[in-house]
Amino acid sequence: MIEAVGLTKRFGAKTAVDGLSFQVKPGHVTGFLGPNGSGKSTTMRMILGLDRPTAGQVTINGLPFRELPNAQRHVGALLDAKAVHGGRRARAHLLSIAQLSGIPEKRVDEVLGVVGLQDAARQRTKGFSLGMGQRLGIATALLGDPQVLLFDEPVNGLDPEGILWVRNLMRQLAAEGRTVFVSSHLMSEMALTADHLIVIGRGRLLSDMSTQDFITHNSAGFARVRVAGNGPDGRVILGTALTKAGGRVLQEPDGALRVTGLELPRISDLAHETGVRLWELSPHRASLEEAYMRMTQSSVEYTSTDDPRAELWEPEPLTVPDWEEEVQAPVVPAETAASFFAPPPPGSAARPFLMPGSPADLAPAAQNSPEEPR
Ligand SMILES: Nc1ncnc2c1ncn2[C@@H]1O[C@H](COP(=O)(O)OP(=O)(O)OP(=O)(O)O)[C@@H](O)[C@H]1O
Repeated sequence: MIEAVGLTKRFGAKTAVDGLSFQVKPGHVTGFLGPNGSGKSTTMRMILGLDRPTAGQVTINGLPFRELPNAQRHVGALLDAKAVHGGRRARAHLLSIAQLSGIPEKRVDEVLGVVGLQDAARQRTKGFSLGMGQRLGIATALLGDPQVLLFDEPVNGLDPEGILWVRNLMRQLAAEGRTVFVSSHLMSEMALTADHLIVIGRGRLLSDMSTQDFITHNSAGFARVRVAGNGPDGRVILGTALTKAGGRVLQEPDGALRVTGLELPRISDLAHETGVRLWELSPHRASLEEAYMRMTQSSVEYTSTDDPRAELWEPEPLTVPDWEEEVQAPVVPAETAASFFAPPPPGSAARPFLMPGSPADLAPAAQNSPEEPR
């Protein structure tokens, strides 16, 4: 297990890591996420004794890295795959590390096989592709058959087959009861690989929970509703009914309705009651990427300035349908139910989805709205 308590690192006036406390438990793949410059590498370097904390501490199985007897046997890490002497052959590189740590030579050939570099064992590493370098870095981490493994961006430069291989390897290592801590910017990959996520922003802990909980807590679920036919009539009738029932309705570029604040069965009932036929009624959960962007948007240190050409490739925004002007905007009560709140999707110029906690709160607004849509 890795345990950080109040872990802090300052470089002059810059606080790279700010009072981080977390545990990375065995038997799981724990993803370590954060925007560029949020302190992931610095945290990993402190775990591995390469940087000394300014305050707080981090231990591996109860001891700081520097106090672990024969650390290579306890902890394996891939921090920088390029940190290899280019003139050395892959096998010689691994052998030198094995000899320093009292690891038998046959283990070198084992790990070369595990990472699929048997045929490149006698090649000099300066001729290695990015992906081969990553594989060699992973082989180095596995050399001591350690219980704790740290990987900083392990799939960087790997092709799809390589990415799948890394995913399976991480999961297998965790299934063997090892502690696997892996940083990545590839959200879709983390969603498939990690059971647990630690998310940081500007050196501080933003979230420490299971991947599933993270998505659920930070996602804005909505229903996509497509009314039969191309005409606006069904859309307007149903949209008005949904709004009166407490739903928040936005229109997608293809004419489908995006509904928040109402459960799917309720939407289906309202469609039935208003005699509107549906071609689609589907639930949507945010992806890990959306959930992550939502959580870290205020912690991003490096953002680009507006590019005047951006509108050329911006997706068409969601729009507020016409009938929304008629059915008055919902009154927001002081306390809203958490599941009814969802910020607008990134890039949307539309008003936020902000629903009352109970459809009953909508009654005064609904009474003022016309019965028939325009
Ligand atoms: N040796 C150093 N001296 C001064 N500042 C540093 C040093 N190392 C890191 N920093 C700063 O600390 C902050 C955190 O850097 P770090 O590399 O840990 O972030 P990161 O989350 O790994 O970023 P990325 O995702 O881009 O790799 C950054 O602002 C960085 O500039």
